[in-house]
Amino acid sequence: MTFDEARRVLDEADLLMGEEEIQGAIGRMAGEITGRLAGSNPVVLCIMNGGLIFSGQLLPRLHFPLELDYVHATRYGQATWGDRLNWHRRPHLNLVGRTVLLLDDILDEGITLAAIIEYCRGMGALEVLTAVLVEKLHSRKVTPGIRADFTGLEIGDRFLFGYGLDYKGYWRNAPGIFAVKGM
Ligand SMILES: O=P(O)(O)OC[C@H]1O[C@H](OP(=O)(O)OP(=O)(O)O)[C@H](O)[C@@H]1O
Ligand SMILES: Nc1nc2[nH]cnc2c(=O)[nH]1
Repeated sequence: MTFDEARRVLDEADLLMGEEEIQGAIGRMAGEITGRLAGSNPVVLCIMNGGLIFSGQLLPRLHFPLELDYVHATRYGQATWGDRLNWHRRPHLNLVGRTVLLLDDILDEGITLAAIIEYCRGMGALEVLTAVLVEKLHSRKVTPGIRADFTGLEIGDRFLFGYGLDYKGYWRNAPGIFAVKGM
């Protein structure tokens, strides 16, 4: 995709959630996560790349001790479809006996979170909780009814970008959650 095409994608996109709604959702999630995890000495794992912006805005609102690490696992790469999880970086912190909180931008089919939850359990985590900024509403979940423990926003079944979500590698920095025209 060229630079000019990237500009056009944003110009033509539909803004589905603006900054005010997103900030409200992150604030509410911070309260819910604090209520559940403040005393649990958790390991928080940011799922790169998409989880970066959500994590960066959520973490300063969690006013309790935690350790932070990240994993890098991708399904989609720069494409808009993918069916396998490729691991680029596994957590370095020891997860044995720990409460783990996974942070990601979106739960779509749930394949990414399901695989990372399974990995963390396999590494000895005591419990694994999940927080996503967006849950996409449709009936193609890897496990019917799979939900994150903490969800910011529910959005319909379109291809989204902004706030960590990319369109062909661009616009993770878009200041809202947008849907690509026609997708
Ligand atoms: O629920 P799923 O259908 O598994 O999709 C959700 C995953 O897809 C995106 O990651 P992607 O693989 O595109 O990598 P990225 O985070 O680097 O964009 C997103 O960040 C989630 O991790
Ligand atoms: N950028 C982006 N990544 C995704 N991964 C799973 N669903 C989506 C989506 O709608 N947009």
